[in-house]
Amino acid sequence: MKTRQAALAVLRQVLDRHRPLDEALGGAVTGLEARDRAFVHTLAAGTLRHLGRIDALLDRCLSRPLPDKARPVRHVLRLGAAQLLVLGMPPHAAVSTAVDLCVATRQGGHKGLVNAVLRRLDREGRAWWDAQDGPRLNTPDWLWAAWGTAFGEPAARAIATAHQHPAPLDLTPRDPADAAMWAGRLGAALLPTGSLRLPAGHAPVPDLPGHDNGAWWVQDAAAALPARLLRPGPGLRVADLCAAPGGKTLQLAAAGAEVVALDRSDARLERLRENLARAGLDDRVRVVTADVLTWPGDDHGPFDAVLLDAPCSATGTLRRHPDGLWLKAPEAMPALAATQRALLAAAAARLAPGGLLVYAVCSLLPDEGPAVVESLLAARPDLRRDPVTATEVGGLDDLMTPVGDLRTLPCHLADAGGMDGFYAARLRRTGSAPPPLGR
Ligand SMILES: C[S@@+](CC[C@H](N)C(=O)[O-])C[C@H]1O[C@@H](n2cnc3c(N)ncnc32)[C@H](O)[C@@H]1O
Repeated sequence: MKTRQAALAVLRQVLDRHRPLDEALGGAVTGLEARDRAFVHTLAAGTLRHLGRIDALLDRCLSRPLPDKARPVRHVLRLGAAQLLVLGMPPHAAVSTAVDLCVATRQGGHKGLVNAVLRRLDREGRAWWDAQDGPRLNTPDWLWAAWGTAFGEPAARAIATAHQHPAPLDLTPRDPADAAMWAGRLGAALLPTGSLRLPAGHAPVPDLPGHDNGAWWVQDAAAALPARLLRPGPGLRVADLCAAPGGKTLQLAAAGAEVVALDRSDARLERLRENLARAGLDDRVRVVTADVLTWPGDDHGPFDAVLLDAPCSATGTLRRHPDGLWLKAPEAMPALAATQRALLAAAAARLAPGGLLVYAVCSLLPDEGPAVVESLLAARPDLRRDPVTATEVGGLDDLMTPVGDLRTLPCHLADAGGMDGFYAARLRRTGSAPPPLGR
């Protein structure tokens, strides 16, 4: 019962108060044992991942909508339906805990309704479920339309289909030459892009061999690609702007680069420092707490290479964060894109003549990707696109756009479990630019 109460608290936080799932979970599972915490996560995330389908079934069962003050009852029904149809739990457990939850949340007047709806879903719901267009129902209209326009209807459907399953866990080896050895030790698959993919049911990350000395770190296969596009190597002076929690900083430092890792969030930089220390890479990285837009610079610039992994809608990571399906709003996108354009202009101003700039976002929306890059190219004639080649990303032609940008989709590498949606463009500065800021 405690776990269902916690899952209900999470749903209320996410759907009624618009708090991110991870934050809501943090508060709700305090005091629960690890196994129960994992169950609450699975149940809450599964409910949010399939919310469109679940709501369509509930609407079919309810003769009239529940009043607004009975909102918790709808959440109770959603959790009950998810236990039956997403997690495949036995009906007696799903129904009786839902009825108890109703009483516990002072909605006892609705327990007959909850009992009747869930019993009906137990009898008839599976056939209805199987007949549904799950990917479409679980995708808000604005995202479906945006992906259709950007990538075409079949790709929009493939993206939404990939979102029906949680993402696998990927690791980036500190030394790419050791990838095959770590794949063997961890029982992981070695992806063509060089990432290690753990099998389902793997041990908790801190218990895996290699964790304590930073021989690898958790990073999605797609997220591991942008830093490589800078061709980091010994002595390359790189500014990693928007660096925390540091997956890309670790890659750059592991390749031998001298990195300035800058972020405005001290709390997130603390995680970056811990990650660097565990991997023994802290001596190659100078950590700076600052805002990219107001950073006065220091004697480390201008840089041979600049990475801007900009804050974005994170619509490329919906497999990991299904709450984003319902929390992201199209109205927020123009302001986000304006921030990205300002950040990219500031990042470009740190680049030395001849240097490489990589702009990356884990977004599936072109307004945050190619549109931002085109606006910089229009303003800075001394910057040119330096097309990425498929050989740089494991020989996967599908990941390249016609102009040579990187564009990964959750449906890429589908047979191996997919990858996050990322966009990255590489630009090179010619020698004819005005001097960068701070010189
Ligand atoms: C997508 S995350 C970066 C992930 C990171 N590169 C990695 O690989 O682990 C974006 C980061 O941008 C930072 N950020 C957002 N706006 C910023 C600004 N104006 N100046 C500096 N950092 C900023 C956020 O604190 C956040 O850590």
